[in-house]
Amino acid sequence: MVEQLKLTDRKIELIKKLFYLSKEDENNLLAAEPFITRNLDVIVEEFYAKQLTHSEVEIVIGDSETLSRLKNSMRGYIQEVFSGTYDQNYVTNRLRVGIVHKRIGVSPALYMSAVRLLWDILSDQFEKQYEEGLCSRNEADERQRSLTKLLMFDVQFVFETYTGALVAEVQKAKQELEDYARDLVETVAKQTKELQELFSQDGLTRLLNHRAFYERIRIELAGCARRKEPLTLVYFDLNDFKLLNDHYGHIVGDHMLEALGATILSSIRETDIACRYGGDEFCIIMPGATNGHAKDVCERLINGFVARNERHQISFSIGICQTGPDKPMSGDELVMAADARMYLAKAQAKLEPGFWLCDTQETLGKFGLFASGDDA
Ligand SMILES: Nc1nc2c(ncn2[C@@H]2O[C@H](COP(=O)(O)OP(=O)(O)OP(=O)(O)O)[C@@H](O)[C@H]2O)c(=O)[nH]1
Repeated sequence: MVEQLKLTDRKIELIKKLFYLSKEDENNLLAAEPFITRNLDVIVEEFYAKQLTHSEVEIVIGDSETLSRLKNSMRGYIQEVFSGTYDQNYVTNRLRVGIVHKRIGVSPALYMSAVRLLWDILSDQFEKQYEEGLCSRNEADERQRSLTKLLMFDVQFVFETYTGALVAEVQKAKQELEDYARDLVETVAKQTKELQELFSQDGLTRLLNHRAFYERIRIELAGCARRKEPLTLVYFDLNDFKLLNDHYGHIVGDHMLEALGATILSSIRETDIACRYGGDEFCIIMPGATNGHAKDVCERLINGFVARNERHQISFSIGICQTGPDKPMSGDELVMAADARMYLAKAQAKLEPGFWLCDTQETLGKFGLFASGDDA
């Protein structure tokens, strides 16, 4: 952070100007240096003896090891104050002090009280210099004024890094909060999507469930009406599925339904929507498709289904209904019409087992791959 705050010589000179810290001040402080250096230990001891009368300071300083480290730093600082050179190096050390104070938890009040105390002690030193005849009254006063400017100059650097460290902390916390909020939004969105899928999916076949079917058919009918396109609904029901369940058990029945779900998905286009309407009843919504397209899909579906289930010869009955701009129908009407045709096909399947289909023209057709045999 000190590196980030590093100031150019030009900037330092500008700040010196703000504090009226002139070459003359630098010389005034340098002139006091020999006397200050001679009394350095006394000054530092007096400073810490007074500082430690405050319990808050005692808490921050803590142990004797820290105290002796601080005394050393203070010696170094006082020597720098009377060095007469206040360049980049000097400024960098002040910036570092700001960071250390922030890190160890020295409040601005404690820091300022220490600066004030140091100013007091060093001012006394100028008095002593005068009393011992080492400088004139005017020189002692000048040194004090120069010291005031320099200490103010130092304080602003310390606070610069102190507040900089605070701002960095706030920014870090803000960033963490933003990251957390973003993660939370993503997690909620993901979980909401999963829940929606779960809510609209049939657990066994992973096709849309009955509830989602009605939502989708409404949307697709509206889309087709807007585009003036047909929409065809394929509705089918397994024939004598109960017999298969009773004969082979529900697990085999479940596998057959799962396999049928997979076969439907592999037989339709991406724009078609496959649903499990009920127990052994399924629907395919085919936006933009005609009766003829639907028959092609049914043929693919039957072929795929037979290939997968040759062992259990089971068939289904299909009803197809097409709607479109010239014959608009609601979702319910479409389902009822397709269902009615499916029943016509089923009635025929009872007479002659196999895959029967009844279409929009209400004509019956048989897909004669096999007739349901003894097995089912
Ligand atoms: N294994 C299994 N069977 C189911 C499931 N849902 C419904 N069924 C069964 O599907 C059968 C449907 O029976 P019915 O409505 O009489 O139909 P069907 O036996 O196919 O007779 P038809 O429709 O007249 O050809 C019942 O035995 C239900 O228990 C399921 O998730 N798994």
